[in-house]
Amino acid sequence: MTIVLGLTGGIASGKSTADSFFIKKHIPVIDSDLIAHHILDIGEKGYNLVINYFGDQYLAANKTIDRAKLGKLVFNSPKDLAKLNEITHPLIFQEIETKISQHKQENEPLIIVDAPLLFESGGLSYCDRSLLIAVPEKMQVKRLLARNHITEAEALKRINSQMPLAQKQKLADYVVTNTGTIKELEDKLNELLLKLIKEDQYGMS
Ligand SMILES: CC(C)(COP(=O)(O)OP(=O)(O)OC[C@H]1O[C@@H](n2cnc3c(N)ncnc32)[C@H](O)[C@@H]1O)[C@@H](O)C(=O)NCCC(=O)NCCS
Ligand SMILES: Nc1ncnc2c1ncn2[C@@H]1O[C@H](COP(=O)(O)OP(=O)(O)OP(=O)(O)O)[C@@H](O)[C@H]1O
Repeated sequence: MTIVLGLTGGIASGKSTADSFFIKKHIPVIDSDLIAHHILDIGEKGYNLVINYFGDQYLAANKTIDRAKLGKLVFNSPKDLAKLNEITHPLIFQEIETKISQHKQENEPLIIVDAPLLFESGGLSYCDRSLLIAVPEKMQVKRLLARNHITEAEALKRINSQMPLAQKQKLADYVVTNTGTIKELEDKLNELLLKLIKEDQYGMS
């Protein structure tokens, strides 16, 4: 049996850091952000749909979609964000489901699907369980500002475009807080793996 574990959390909560831990354990990780980027590449399904709707001004000089510029628009305009979601989410979903099927065929006991909008966009339909990486908003802003070249106001707009943490905590099967060191996060994820093994007599090397 394969367990599909949806991994979610607000922007800059530590999902990619958790992904790295699972990859080190040889557990396959499906990264929705990477898929979201791929479907907007030149020649891919989302490319024309996005440019036809948002316009050529969102193309960089090399004709790729300027995601930073598009991000500035959509995180300031709920209507445009809803439109971008309407265009991209069905394509992202399709790709996630294809990758899950491939891993299931390979009899992988556990698959991680890193999906920032797992709860917001109906991702629970393809997951057996969900794991939330939780950090308080202040820490989220601090880590986001240290990583991205955006202002605090922009960081808050991005955070506020997502489901509030309290609501996510109610929906998640497992919650891991990421307020300590990366090593502490990894220890907690290791404990969770042991719990999954116990619950499902799930065998991993
Ligand atoms: C808005 C876009 C162009 C910005 O691209 P950019 O490379 O600057 O950011 P990136 O894709 O790496 O996203 C960074 C983080 O922003 C947050 N985020 C991205 N899209 C959304 C969204 N539609 N709603 C809320 N938060 C979002 C997530 O926490 C994500 O991890 C891009 O994120 C996008 O195409 N979003 C729509 C598709 C989507 O929903 N992706 C999220 C994962 S399925
Ligand atoms: N426990 C930690 N201590 C210190 N820094 C951390 C910790 N966990 C994550 N970070 C840092 O915080 C930033 C955000 O982490 P990460 O990229 O893993 O988040 P994310 O949830 O994947 O973000 P996004 O939603 O944008 O994809 C990164 O720069 C990362 O190195």
